[in-house]
Amino acid sequence: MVLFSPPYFPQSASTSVVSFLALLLSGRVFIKYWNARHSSLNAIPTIGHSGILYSYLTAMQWMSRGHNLLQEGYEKFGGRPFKVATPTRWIVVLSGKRYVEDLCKASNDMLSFNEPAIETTQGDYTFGPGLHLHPHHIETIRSSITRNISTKFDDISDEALAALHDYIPHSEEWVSIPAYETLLHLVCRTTNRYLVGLPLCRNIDYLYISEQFTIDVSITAQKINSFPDILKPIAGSLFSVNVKARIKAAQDILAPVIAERLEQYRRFGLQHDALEKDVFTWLLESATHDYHLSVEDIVRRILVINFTSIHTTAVGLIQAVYDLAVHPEFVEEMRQEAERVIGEHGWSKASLHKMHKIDSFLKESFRLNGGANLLMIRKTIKEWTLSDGTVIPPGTHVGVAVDAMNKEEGFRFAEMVEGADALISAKQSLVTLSPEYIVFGNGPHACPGRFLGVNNIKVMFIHILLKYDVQLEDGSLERPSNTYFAASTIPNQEAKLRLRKRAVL
Ligand code: HEM
Repeated sequence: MVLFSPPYFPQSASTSVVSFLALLLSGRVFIKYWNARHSSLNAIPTIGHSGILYSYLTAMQWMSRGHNLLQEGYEKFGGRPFKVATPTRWIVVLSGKRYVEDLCKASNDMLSFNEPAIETTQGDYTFGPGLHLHPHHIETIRSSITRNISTKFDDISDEALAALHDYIPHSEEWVSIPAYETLLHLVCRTTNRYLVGLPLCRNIDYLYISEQFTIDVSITAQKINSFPDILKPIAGSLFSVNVKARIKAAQDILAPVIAERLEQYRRFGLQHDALEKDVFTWLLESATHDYHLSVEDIVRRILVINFTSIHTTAVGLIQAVYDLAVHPEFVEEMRQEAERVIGEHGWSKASLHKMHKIDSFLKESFRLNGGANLLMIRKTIKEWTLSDGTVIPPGTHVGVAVDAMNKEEGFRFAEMVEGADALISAKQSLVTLSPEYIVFGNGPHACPGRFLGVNNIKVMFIHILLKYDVQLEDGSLERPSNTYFAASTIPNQEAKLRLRKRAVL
C-alpha cells in the first residue's frame, strides 16, 4: 500500500522560503509606498480623502458616488485638474476646453486610448485575443459602415417602423410601454437591419445575444478586474465562461451566412455584384490578415460592433424620448419642421441634415444626459505636462468630467433655435466634434460610429414624434431620474411611457 504523505520540507528550508516571500512582499509594499510619497500626483489636489490609507475610504464610495465626487471636485476646484481615488487606481480628472485640447494634442506615444479600454473590458478574455491586436473593424466602421448609411437609409427606416408596429400595442387609445426595454429592442433591431439585414435582424435569439453581450462583457470584466494582475489569467478563464457561451451561440446562428459569404469572396473577390452590402462584406473589405477571414473572427467582430453601438445608441434614444415627454412645449415646432422638410425634400439621410431644430433638441438631450460622467479616458505612457504646467506621471488614468462640465447650463433648445444661436447650431450639429461638446469624445479616437448612431436615433425619434403623442405614465413633467454607477450614467429603467397614435397619419 502506498501512503501519501505531505511533501517534506526541512523546517529550516520552509522558514527560509516564508522569510524570503515576506521580504519580497515588504519590499514591494515599501516601493509602492516610496513611489506614492514621491509621486508628482501628490501635487494635484484631491476630492475626497488623499492619504495613502484613507484614500481607500473614497475609493469605496466611487461605485455608488462617483458621479457626486466628480461634480464636487469640479465645483471645488473650479475646473482645474484634481484627482480621485477609485478601487483600482487614482484618476486625474480634467474638464473644460483647455484640457480637452491638451488631450487631443497629445500623441499616441504619450497617451494610450487602448490600454484603459482593454482594461475596462478585459478584452483579451472577453472579446478574445487578436481583436485589439489588429482592430480592423474600427476601419470598417469609419469607412464602409459610415459610407453606406445613405444607400441603406430606407432599410433603416423600414425596420424602425416595423419594430414600432411589433413592440407598441395597436390601439387608438393611450397605451403604456416600459420605456427602456422597448426602446432598447427598437434600437437593436434597427441597427441590426443595417448591419446583418433580414431575416437575421428579426431572429429573436440573435437579438437577445446582441443586447446581452454588452452586459455579459461588463460584468465579466468587473469580476476579472477585482483580481491583481498576476491572477488575471486564472480569473479570466474562470469568469469568461458566459461570454464564451454567448459568442458560441452567436456563431451557431451566423456561421451559415458567413461561410457562404466567405465562399463567394474566395471565388469572385470583392468586386462581385452579388455580395450584399452588409457588415459581413464590409468586414472582408477592411480585413488585413488571413485570420480575419474566418467565421469565428467575423462573429467576434460583429459582436464587438454591437457592443459599441447598441447600448450607446439606446441611451441616446431613451434620453431623447424622455426629454420629448417632459418638453411638450417643443413638440409642435419639431413636428412642423419634420413635415415641412419631408414635404419639400423627401425622406432621406440628406433631409435629416436640414432638420436643425430636431438636431438641436437631440444635441441638448445628449449634452445633459449622456451615457457616462467621465469620458475621453486615457492612460499616460510617459510623464505628461498639461498646458497649465500640471505634471502627470506615467501609468496614470486621466478622464474628462463631461457631465459636470455640461450641466453648467440647462436645456437650451429655445435659445438654439432662435436668433444668432440658430446659425451656430446649424453649423455645429450633433455629430460635430468640438472641445466644448465631447459626448462623442474628441481627437484621434473620437467615436467613429457616431454618424450611424445619430442617423438611426433621428430616424427612430422622428417616426415616434410624427406617429405618436408621448407622455410619461402619469402625465408627469418630471424627468425620470438616471442611475449612476461609478463613471456610468444609466437612463431610468423603470419609467413607463404612454403613447397614443396620432390621428393625422
Ligand atoms: C450614438 C451613440 C454613441 C455615443 C454617444 C458614442 C460615444 C462614444 C465615445 C464617447 C467614445 C470614446 C471617444 C474618446 O474617448 O475620445 C466612443 C468610441 C467608439 N465608438 Fe462610439 N458612440 C456611439 C455610437 C457608436 C456606434 C453606433 C458605433 C459603431 C457602429 C460606435 C463605435 C465606437 C468605437 C469602435 C469606438 C472606439 C474608437 C477607437 O478605438 O478609436 N459608437 N464612442
